[in-house]
Amino acid sequence: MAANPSVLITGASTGIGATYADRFARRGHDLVLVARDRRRMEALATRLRQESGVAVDIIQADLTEAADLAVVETRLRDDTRIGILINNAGTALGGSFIEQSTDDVARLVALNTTAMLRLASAVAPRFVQAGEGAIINIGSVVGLAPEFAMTVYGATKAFALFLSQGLSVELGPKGVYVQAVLPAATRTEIWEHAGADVNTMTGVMEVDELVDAALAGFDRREPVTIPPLPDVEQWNAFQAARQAMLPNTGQEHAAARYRTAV
Ligand SMILES: NC(=O)C1=CN([C@@H]2O[C@H](COP(=O)(O)OP(=O)(O)OC[C@H]3O[C@@H](n4cnc5c(N)ncnc54)[C@H](OP(=O)(O)O)[C@@H]3O)[C@@H](O)[C@H]2O)C=CC1
Ligand SMILES: CC(=O)[C@H](N)C(=O)O
Repeated sequence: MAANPSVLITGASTGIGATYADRFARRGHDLVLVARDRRRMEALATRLRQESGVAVDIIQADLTEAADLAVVETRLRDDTRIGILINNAGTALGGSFIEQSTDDVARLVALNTTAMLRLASAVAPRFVQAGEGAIINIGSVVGLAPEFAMTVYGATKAFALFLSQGLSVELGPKGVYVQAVLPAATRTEIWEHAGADVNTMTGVMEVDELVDAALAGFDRREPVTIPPLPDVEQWNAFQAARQAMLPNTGQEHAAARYRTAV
């Protein structure tokens, strides 16, 4: 990768995305910020230009809208200065599955998965061609835990993890680094969108600490970074159990417990 490639960050107007913007600007990377709220991105861009001297472009886009998404895809395909994509834009929904409207869950899926997928798909061929580049996908520990009963949100985050791991397998040998970041509860505005008061919750990480930890994982080229998990061996054991099961799945016959007498 060029020493300081430009970084395109979705969901960069606030929260985790704005903090990534701050950190990559301090590292001397030019930025492309993507979100809906132009005013907030302008304020962030002005500060980062002054403090870090980097160039900051803004794309105002609603990533649930095909036409807006296409603009970002085109930028990723054509702008060879962009060497890092951070797929961070995402939101959450309050309520149980039957309380959430079909339109709302479809919009959630469009933002948290389809936008992530389309942007990765737009940039990956160029990165592979160059033999370098990085994609950071923001998942969530919720994607590991159906028990949390945030079913659709969690399903989108399971998608983010699987997509990242699959892309690591496919693109890693071609020089492209893919990182899944799995935060747990972090103090941002997402909780207001999910109808929860973050100030009443315990175990909430501050956003600066979350992003700095995620970047430590990025610098180590970890495929999966779970900033709040104290013992990485728990994650390693989880992956080892999955991999141990796989060779047993290619069988000509159904398992004995499913064989019925005819
Ligand atoms: N905070 C937490 O506890 C956790 C967060 N995460 C994940 O981290 C990521 C960032 O979340 P966080 O910073 O907390 O949330 P925030 O709500 O603080 O920020 C979300 C960002 O996404 C942007 N965004 C929302 N909708 C759209 C849209 N339709 N099109 C384009 N941009 C959009 C918002 O900007 P704008 O409104 O201007 O469009 C904003 O910049 C998400 O993927 C989230 O799921 C994962 C685990 C825990
Ligand atoms: C709203 C949430 O559940 C949060 N973003 C998370 O992923 O933990």
